[in-house]
Amino acid sequence: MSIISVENLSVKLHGVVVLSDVSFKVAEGEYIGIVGPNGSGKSTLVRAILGLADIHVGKVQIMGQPLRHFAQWYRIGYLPQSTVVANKSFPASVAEVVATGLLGSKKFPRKVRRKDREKVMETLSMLGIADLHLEQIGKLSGGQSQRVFLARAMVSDPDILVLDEPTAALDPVTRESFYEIIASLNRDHGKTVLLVTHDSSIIGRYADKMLYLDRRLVFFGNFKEFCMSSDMSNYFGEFTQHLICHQH
Ligand SMILES: Nc1ncnc2c1ncn2[C@@H]1O[C@H](COP(=O)(O)OP(=O)(O)OP(=O)(O)O)[C@@H](O)[C@H]1O
Repeated sequence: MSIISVENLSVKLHGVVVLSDVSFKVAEGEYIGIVGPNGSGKSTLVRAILGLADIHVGKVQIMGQPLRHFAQWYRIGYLPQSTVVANKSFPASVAEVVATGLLGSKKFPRKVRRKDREKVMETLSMLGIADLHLEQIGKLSGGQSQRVFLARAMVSDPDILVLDEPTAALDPVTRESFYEIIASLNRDHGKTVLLVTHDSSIIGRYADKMLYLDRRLVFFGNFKEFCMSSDMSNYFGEFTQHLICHQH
């Protein structure tokens, strides 16, 4: 069974069609790299899957259920595109921010208990930032806060991770280690991963499949198929296709 299924999806924002007729299926445990130029609808696609953008036409199913009936949102961890903390003196510690990722699976009253605090520390340790747990969130560097928001997305032990440009603010070394963490979550912990990125020359080393968007689905398949496809050479030109493929 597909863990995510998207059928003939079209999304309009303020009367403008930003995605049209997109269809694809994701199997449990797959790692999908979503790429495409600025404004091609990548964030809109993941937001539509998460029920955050209005679907104009089409169907989305998660874990076999139509989006409107799906209620187990704690089984999906989401790292939105912009996680910059605008208010540098926002009064929350790293551990408190990560703990909010557990609230979706709780019934009222939503209290953070000892077991939850242990889970938070375990997740922070896994990402190598346990020593930051008491730091104020606004005081962290871009790379540190990106890890904290990844921890927040992971802490409820979700089956699916949806990560929107998680490496945008990272230096090349931190970026590689971020990709290694996500690869391990996929490979060793069986998480299904949807990752939006502009790192088109890196993602081929990590993802199973590439989904190339340009307001419609230009390509969906594995990297080998992409690199061998003469349709894609015609679409991108051989030079660009080579840039995407050469590190794979
Ligand atoms: N709330 C909104 N209202 C109107 N138009 C929007 C809104 N959000 C996005 N758009 C438009 O929808 C299109 C797709 O945007 P989206 O953010 O999904 O693209 P993207 O591929 O994620 O871009 P980027 O790589 O720059 O992050 C863009 O043309 C954008 O201007």
